[in-house]
Amino acid sequence: MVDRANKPKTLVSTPGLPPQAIVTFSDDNSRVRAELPTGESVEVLLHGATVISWKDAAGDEKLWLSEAAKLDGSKAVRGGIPVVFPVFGTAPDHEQTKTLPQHGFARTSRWEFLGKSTSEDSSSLSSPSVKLDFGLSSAAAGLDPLARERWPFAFNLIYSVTLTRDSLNTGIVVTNDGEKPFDCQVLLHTYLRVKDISSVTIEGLASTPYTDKVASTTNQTHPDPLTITAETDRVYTPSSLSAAVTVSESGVPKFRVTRDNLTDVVVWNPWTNKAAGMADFEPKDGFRQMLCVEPGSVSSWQVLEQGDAFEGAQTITLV
Ligand SMILES: O=P(O)(O)OC[C@H]1O[C@H](O)[C@H](O)[C@@H](O)[C@@H]1O
Repeated sequence: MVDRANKPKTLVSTPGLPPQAIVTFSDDNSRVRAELPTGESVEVLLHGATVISWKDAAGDEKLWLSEAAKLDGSKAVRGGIPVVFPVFGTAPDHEQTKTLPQHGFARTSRWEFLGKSTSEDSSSLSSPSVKLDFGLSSAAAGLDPLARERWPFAFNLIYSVTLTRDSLNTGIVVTNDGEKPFDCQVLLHTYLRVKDISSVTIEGLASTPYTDKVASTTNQTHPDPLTITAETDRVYTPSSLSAAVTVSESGVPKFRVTRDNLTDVVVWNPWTNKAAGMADFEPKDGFRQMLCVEPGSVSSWQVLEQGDAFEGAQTITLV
């Protein structure tokens, strides 16, 4: 636990030991940044535990963040990796979550920074890593008041963000800490940054059934890699977790997304009209530089009884 009142600005730096990741808080305590000795970095806003930046050693940003994204806690962040919990979209027919706002309350709550771990032995110097842990529970001061009012369950969330030289892993553990069982959905709403959406192909989803939220159709498939040429909003339900999703640009693989226990993959691009309609989406043609590939557990509900836990994660590897 970090004592914010007396916190040192730099949390990790031990003289005499091999160089390790440096973890710092912003001056206003709104965000945590970790940088590997090799230069890669990640930045996480406590609001939503939203990853808002992931850069390689050359300083190239891998995530898309809207220039008009609200980072002051007044709304969910448009870009980066918002955490969706306990409902994906809205669920008017689902008794427990029907009054919750779109995508739930995890992305609009202030999480607590629980601490970091780094690879410290010299054998790991060639593959340094840093893990940042964040927590949110039903008892937390930072919980969105809407949650307490509309979702009266005792829960605990731990969200871990792990940076290595060539990957970012984000994983969540949901625990039911109360007597009442609850249903939940989880999704990691990742906005990948691309140079030009017209040169992007997405492999790994061919022949995979999907629900098309734009066309309002279910159980569709396509035979070839996916390209994005219009508004796209699909929930794919791959039969196997081992199917990686690879995002290529001009035929060159750029990101490989693998999933741990997250059975579904949402692909979203708002395109011209939807982007124009979102006040926090800037620049308006920014949809050409982004693609959301969102691993989740959203096509059904995880039912957690007292003491049960659900764990899910994604790894995005630079290829
Ligand atoms: O605008 P938001 O609440 O952040 O949602 C952004 C998008 O999230 C997901 O990708 C959904 O599938 C979309 O239907 C939704 O439009």
